[in-house]
Amino acid sequence: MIEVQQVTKIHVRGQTQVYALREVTCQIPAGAFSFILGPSGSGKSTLLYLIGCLDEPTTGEIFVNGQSLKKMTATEKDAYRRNDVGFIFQSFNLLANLNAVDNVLVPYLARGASTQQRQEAIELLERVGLKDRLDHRPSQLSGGEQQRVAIARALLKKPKLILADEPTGELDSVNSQQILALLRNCSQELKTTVVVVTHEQEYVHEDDFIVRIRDGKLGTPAGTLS
Ligand SMILES: Nc1ncnc2c1ncn2[C@@H]1O[C@H](COP(=O)(O)OP(=O)(O)OP(=O)(O)O)[C@@H](O)[C@H]1O
Repeated sequence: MIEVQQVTKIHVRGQTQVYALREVTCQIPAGAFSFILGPSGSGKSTLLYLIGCLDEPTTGEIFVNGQSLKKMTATEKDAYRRNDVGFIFQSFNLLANLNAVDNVLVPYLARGASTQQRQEAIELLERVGLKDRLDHRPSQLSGGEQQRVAIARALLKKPKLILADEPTGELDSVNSQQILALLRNCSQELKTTVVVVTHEQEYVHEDDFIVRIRDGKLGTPAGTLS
């Protein structure tokens, strides 16, 4: 369960203060496949980054599975980001000179990935439909395939939470639907909470959990369409 309590975030740029979020309070149930939905500039990514502990609220507090992110020590925050959260970004963030398997293993390569981790990486790539692309580098993969590699990379650490910032932003609608179906699947089969930031309402299914943000404020109460 993610609980956002009275969160305000002010970005300071020089003399200017930008209110990205204003007293946002909402809950996202554990295991939900959820969207943070809203127009450009409404504060969606800001909220996602706060949940991922990549940034801190100006005021307010966020709890993930009962644990206050605000009260974590720097070491606990590092561990949370490293072990508990899988991040997926619009631009895939793959390394150009590594093949798909090594890109999935990136977080472990510096210390040397174990045979088991390599095997798991291959199984994950098979799971996301890239059985025949294991040896391909990013330039040899389509955008949708690159995002699948990024999803496999996020899944390798078996995160409790997957945070995806506009994961379909660079994909056509067919690939976008496929990537979201894959993430929905992960949430159902692996019982992972998945939070996807998007401004594309068309991708929302009836049972998805939605948090609507507009001008930094919560829109209609968070919940499903059904
Ligand atoms: N680091 C920053 N410094 C200053 N202002 C920022 C910063 N990050 C975001 N903002 C501002 O905060 C507001 C919310 O930005 P945010 O990126 O959260 O919106 P968004 O809904 O994700 O937008 P988009 O869909 O276009 O990515 C915007 O007005 C943006 O310009």
